[in-house]
Amino acid sequence: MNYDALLWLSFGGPEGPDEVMPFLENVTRGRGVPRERLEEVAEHYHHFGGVSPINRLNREAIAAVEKELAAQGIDLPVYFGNRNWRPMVEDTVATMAADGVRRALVFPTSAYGGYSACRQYDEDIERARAAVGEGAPHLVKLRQFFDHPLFVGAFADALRAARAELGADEGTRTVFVAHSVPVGADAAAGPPGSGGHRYSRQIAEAARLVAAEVGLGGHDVVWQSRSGPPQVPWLEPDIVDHLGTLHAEGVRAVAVCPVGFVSDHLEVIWDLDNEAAERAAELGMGFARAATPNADPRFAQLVVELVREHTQGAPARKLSDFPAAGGTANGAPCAPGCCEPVRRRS
Ligand SMILES: CC1=C(CCC(=O)O)c2cc3nc(cc4[nH]c(cc5[nH]c(cc1n2)c(C)c5CCC(=O)O)c(CCC(=O)O)c4C)C(CCC(=O)O)=C3C
Ligand SMILES: [Fe+2]
Repeated sequence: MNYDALLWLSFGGPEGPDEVMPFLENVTRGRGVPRERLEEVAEHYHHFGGVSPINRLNREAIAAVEKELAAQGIDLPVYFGNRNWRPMVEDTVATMAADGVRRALVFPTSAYGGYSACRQYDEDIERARAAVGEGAPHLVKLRQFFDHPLFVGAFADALRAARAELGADEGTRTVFVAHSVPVGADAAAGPPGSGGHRYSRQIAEAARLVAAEVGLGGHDVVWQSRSGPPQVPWLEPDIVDHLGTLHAEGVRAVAVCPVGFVSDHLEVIWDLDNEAAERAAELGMGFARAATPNADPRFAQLVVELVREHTQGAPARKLSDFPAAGGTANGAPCAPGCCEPVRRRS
């Protein structure tokens, strides 16, 4: 099948102090996140002048993908749209339609399944097409890539570098970390009848694949950036609490690998490089954080390879037994009820 364009679909982030609160209100609309949590998170953004690096990182990655497409002789313009902040995906898809784009592939900047990591990007696609209405392009999302050898390879090299920084020995523990989600959302992740927990199981699998490539004897998987009201359970343990546990076990240094993310956006540079690093320092533990793949040349190669699965029938390279999921048209779920959002009380 032929495509006219590639849509780079991401989360979005503020690019100035006045944009922080409106952005946070977009993210949390109807999601039952308490006001105090929003104010606390706003402070994290203000710590960096109200600018999240995420839009810049996406633009850099898009430039690398454009170069890689050209190098491989693939003529596909790349458009950029976000769920929560400008450029908003609704506006981008309208521009695409005006430019005459009829069929486009969509790269979501998340490697995993689950409501927040996959299905919510389907909702974005559906909403953007509905906003454009008649003449909206046909949009086909690329599949989940947490088990792709180029994704695993980029994290493996980054983790090796972080461990080398620590002069890693038997006193060093490697800790993989991903964004926490509500326990109920994780239980509902995956197609109905598949046993659920697709998000946390894929995170554990990606961690296992990276650890195996680095040749680690053991590792932990923990969570970060818990949100929501306190009475709702989220995946645990939190990275900051886990550092205390490791310290009590006699661990002297920690190499942290943020395997749940593709770029060093705000939740990485605040929750890990600030909060977790500070806790490690308090405990007198060494701390090093592996880079995310955004700037690695393999990331652009990965995106182009996923594109070629659709345009040239390239084989779907993957290192796990999980089904290749998430690649659906016009925001359809993988299966009826797949990764259904958990009903929230208003
Ligand atoms: C699984 C997952 C990913 C990974 C998959 C992916 O990458 O898509 C992710 C990524 C991101 N999350 C981000 C930022 C935020 N997430 C929030 C809130 C939430 N995240 C959730 C989950 C995830 N989030 C959930 C279940 C909530 C609760 C509200 C809800 O049910 O939706 C909030 C609200 C404030 C708060 O933290 O409470 C903010 C500001 C940014 C941008 C950072 C920047 O600006 O650089 C990125 C890339
Ligand atoms: Fe988030």
